[in-house]
Amino acid sequence: MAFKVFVDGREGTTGLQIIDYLSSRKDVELLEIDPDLRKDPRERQKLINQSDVTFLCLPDAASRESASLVTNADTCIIDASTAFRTHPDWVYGLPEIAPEQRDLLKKSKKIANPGCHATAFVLGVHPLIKAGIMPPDYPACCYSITGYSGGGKKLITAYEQLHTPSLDSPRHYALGLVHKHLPEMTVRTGLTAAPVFTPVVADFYKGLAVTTFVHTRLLTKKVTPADIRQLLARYYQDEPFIRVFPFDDANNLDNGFFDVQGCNNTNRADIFVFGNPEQMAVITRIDNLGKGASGAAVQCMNIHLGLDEATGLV
Ligand SMILES: NC(=O)C1=CN([C@@H]2O[C@H](COP(=O)(O)OP(=O)(O)OC[C@H]3O[C@@H](n4cnc5c(N)ncnc54)[C@H](OP(=O)(O)O)[C@@H]3O)[C@@H](O)[C@H]2O)C=CC1
Ligand SMILES: CC(=O)N[C@@H](CCC(=O)OP(=O)(O)O)C(=O)O
Repeated sequence: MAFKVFVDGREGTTGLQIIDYLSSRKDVELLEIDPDLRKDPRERQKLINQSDVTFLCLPDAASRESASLVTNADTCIIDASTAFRTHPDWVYGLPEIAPEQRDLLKKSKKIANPGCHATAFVLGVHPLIKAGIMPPDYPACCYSITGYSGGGKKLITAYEQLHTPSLDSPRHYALGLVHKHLPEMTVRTGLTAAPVFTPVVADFYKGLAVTTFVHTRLLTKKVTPADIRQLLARYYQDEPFIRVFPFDDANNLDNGFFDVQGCNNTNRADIFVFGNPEQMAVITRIDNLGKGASGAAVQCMNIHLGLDEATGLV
């Protein structure tokens, strides 16, 4: 028998991509909402409570509203918004973060899907803190380069239809240094203070890479960038969606240039370490709509339902 799945927000960027992942699966039955009623709380409530799994692909306020409509104790909510990512009652949807995470995702009916920048930052940094090599009070500094689909329908329209000349070049944003992913970037790595972080959006549809800079003299042990690469490779050695590349891997650069779009159309996260004995850059690359949003949400659904977690994903 197929699992009943409802996508609340199916006309949005994340929702459409989840539908794309699921529509050809035989083990999933997609519950359809009347397009004229897709924002009607009563209709959404009916479908949410008929489902085994509901994905919320909505702005934060609408996600909170949908989460409050659940009356069926067997319905699992997987929320793509920022609303619950550091909430103690919700399980963070990053299975690779800890050995016990998959078990928690299996048991919980409330799963908070990570943010795209946060996914890349956390994957690169949390193993270093966990290993005691990066102290929790490390003054972390990072930036992200992202495609414009990360900003949803509004930003896609701005780039693809309005496109003023300033959109030709990459654009820094969140310059108040209070980006909405900072709480999860702090809590989910174990840092005691938020990293300094600015994202940069540029004129390409999707693909994202977060670079974190590390001074080796501020670490707790004398380690080289190659040691850090080794630690990350060991940490993720059994992970189906994470690849850690050799230290200073020029083979995966194009004449020295990094390809931010190298994970597009996959649910993969690729981790690289570059640098010299004094300083290093840890770079994690994802598809912001794959491991950064919809792919990760489907991976969590698979785990929750006890299926092979790679079902329908590459
Ligand atoms: N894009 C990305 O890379 C990522 C997005 N996310 C998060 O996922 C969520 C969805 O983002 P995204 O898909 O990009 O956003 P979009 O703006 O592309 O889509 C949001 C959808 O929600 C619909 N909507 C808004 N309010 C309601 C409501 N009250 N009831 C029902 N539907 C409603 C919108 O309707 P309408 O079509 O009429 O505008 C739209 O279709 C957000 O919380 C975002 O932060 C998370 C990770 C990455
Ligand atoms: C380019 C762009 O605007 N990207 C979004 C992040 C997309 C994402 O991860 O989504 P959440 O909104 O769910 O956190 C931003 O930086 O706010």
